[in-house]
Amino acid sequence: MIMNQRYAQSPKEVATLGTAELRASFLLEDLMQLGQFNFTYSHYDRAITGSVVPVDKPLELPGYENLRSDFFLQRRELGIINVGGAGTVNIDGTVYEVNKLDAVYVGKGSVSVVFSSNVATDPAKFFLYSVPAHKEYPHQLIKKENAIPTTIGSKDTANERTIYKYIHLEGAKSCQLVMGLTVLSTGCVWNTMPAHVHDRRMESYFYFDVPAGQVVFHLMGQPQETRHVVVQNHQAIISPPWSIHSGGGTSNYGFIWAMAGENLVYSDMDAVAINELR
Ligand SMILES: O=C(O)C(=O)C[C@H](O)C(=O)CO
Ligand SMILES: [Zn+2]
Repeated sequence: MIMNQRYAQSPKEVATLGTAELRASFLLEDLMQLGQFNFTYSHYDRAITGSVVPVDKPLELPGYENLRSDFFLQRRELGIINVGGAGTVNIDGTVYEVNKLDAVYVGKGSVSVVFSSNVATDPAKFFLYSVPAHKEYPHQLIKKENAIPTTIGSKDTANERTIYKYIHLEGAKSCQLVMGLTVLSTGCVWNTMPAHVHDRRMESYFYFDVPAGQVVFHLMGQPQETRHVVVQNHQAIISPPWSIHSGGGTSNYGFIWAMAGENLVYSDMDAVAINELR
């Protein structure tokens, strides 16, 4: 089996892309399909962004020819967040109950990872993000209730939002994976505004709980050369290290952020003043 692949592009090249080319390069539209895995391998930090939705039978993480490994996690670690109904993740025989917005860290070397839904009519929807790893860290279930929330922004500027950090320097341990999620308050639509870049890390943004008929205008590009991609519910954006990643929605919503690169420090960001954006 071969997984989708996206090459890395330079800021200069991205500045010339039209809507369709931009979407083909950075938007993942095939996530959360019932009864299957979907993965895309990005050449930015070799991060794999994907999903699995088990319905009436458990689904085991398969191997892929692109990885040239004996099994998926032979040289990789994996972060999981469930955005659907209750489910389980079985890692080499240890079973974790994973409710909506709970996360699991799966360490390098795990041979069998099996995903199940508790109720087929309300299936678990697992967002998956995997990056190369050099060392085995213990598997860990991180309940949403135990991720200390931080509320930032303000209702006056329509950007009040609560950030839940799961896998990072002060949370669940990993080699290079940093992951969590952000929920916008009712009436607030702007994520990550003011925006930032972090040349040391790529990032994937996966949008969830976008109400039917609503969209998010995801902003990307260098701060002085911005572009937008219109994103629907359960779609993701691959964000290059040099790119801002921010968005304005037509309603409030949530998004998972997942990063890989130089360090595990969540706050390692270079902020961009709003009036410097172009
Ligand atoms: O709402 C925000 O601001 C975020 O959630 C920012 C992301 O966590 C991020 O981009 C981390 O680098
Ligand atoms: Zn970021």
